[in-house]
Amino acid sequence: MISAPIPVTLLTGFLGAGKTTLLNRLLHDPTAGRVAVVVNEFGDAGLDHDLIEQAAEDVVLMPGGCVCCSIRGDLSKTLLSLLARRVRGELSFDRVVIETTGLADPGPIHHTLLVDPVLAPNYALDGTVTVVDAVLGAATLDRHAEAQAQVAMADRIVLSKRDLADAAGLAALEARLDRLNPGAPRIVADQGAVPAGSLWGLGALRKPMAPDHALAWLAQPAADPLAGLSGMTAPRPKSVDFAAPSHHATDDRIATASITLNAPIPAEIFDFWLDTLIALRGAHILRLKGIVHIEDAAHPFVFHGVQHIFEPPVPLQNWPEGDTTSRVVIIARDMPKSDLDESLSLLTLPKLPGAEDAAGLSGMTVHTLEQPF
Ligand SMILES: Nc1nc2c(ncn2[C@@H]2O[C@H](COP(=O)(O)OP(=O)(O)OP(=O)(O)O)[C@@H](O)[C@H]2O)c(=O)[nH]1
Repeated sequence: MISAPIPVTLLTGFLGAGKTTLLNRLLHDPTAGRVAVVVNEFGDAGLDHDLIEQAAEDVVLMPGGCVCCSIRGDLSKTLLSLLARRVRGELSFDRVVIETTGLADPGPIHHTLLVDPVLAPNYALDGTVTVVDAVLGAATLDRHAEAQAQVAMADRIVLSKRDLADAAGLAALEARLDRLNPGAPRIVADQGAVPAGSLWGLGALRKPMAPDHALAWLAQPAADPLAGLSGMTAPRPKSVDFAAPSHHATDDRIATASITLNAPIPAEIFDFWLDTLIALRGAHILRLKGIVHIEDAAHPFVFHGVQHIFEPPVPLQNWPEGDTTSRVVIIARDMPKSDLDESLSLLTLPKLPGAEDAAGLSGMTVHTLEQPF
């Protein structure tokens, strides 16, 4: 095992969105660090083969010292082999980008990185970057639920081909992206070129987070007019606030709901809510994230899940004194927003429901998850 886990970025986006164009730029960008890119096939990836050097059957070296590696067998084997070569000094790289094919669901990759006994201590998921075509993106979202899921799971959205888009179409697409994933910042890729550093350090959930980083990561849904103005530290007028993102286009299968609570949450209530949600609706959850104040805990925690897989909670040091506001966001597929709101309302319970209350909660008293708190 090596000292610091190697950050891993998942790069996703629909077929033809512009992933390879972005990768080619990254691999030739000296400010991007030494990147090992993992792709399904060199041929499919269409990476610029000028001047590349074949280092092994499944690995090529790019001019800046970057590594490009094609998946042979499953992804775990490829990542283990990269790690072994790095440890032996045969390859040198600072981070890994995994390009998923246009239709892939990033959930299983995330799961592999978190639970594999050798990979988990050596690699850490940095974030999911989703490339969206500024011209064809809306039509793709109309037709393909997978594209909606890719947007919903993104930590950062990269808009490609903006040079080809008209202003009205772009505005409509951006509004839709806001609805699908209110918290994900967007950047523009101009023929694959993005601002230096804009794709790295997106989650950084393995190390303690600074409060402003955590708040930016958990950006409030756009419908909250105070988002960004209050610094989110000012007391809120109500103790419970279902910040409701605007209505969804009827074709969207993704729903988002969030809640803001002023008072700390009892630990058993938080666990009950999470257990219940995962046990009953785990298959529908795409993203779950929040900053949570648990009763009697010294610090608030950031928690973060992709589908039913959770990162270990990260304590937030240096949190402003007296601010006990918790914020939780759920993004789900094929679940009405009303169900999400109902689930979140469990967080407002003062105590665990007894047998008589449980009937009204459709028997939601299952305990299947390892307790995060
Ligand atoms: N005009 C314009 N074209 C772009 C831009 N970015 C990418 N393209 C073009 O879009 C096409 C598809 O880009 P790729 O990078 O191959 O897309 P991809 O997502 O890797 O495609 P798949 O591997 O098939 O999923 C190519 O012809 C690119 O040159 C851009 O910012 N502007």
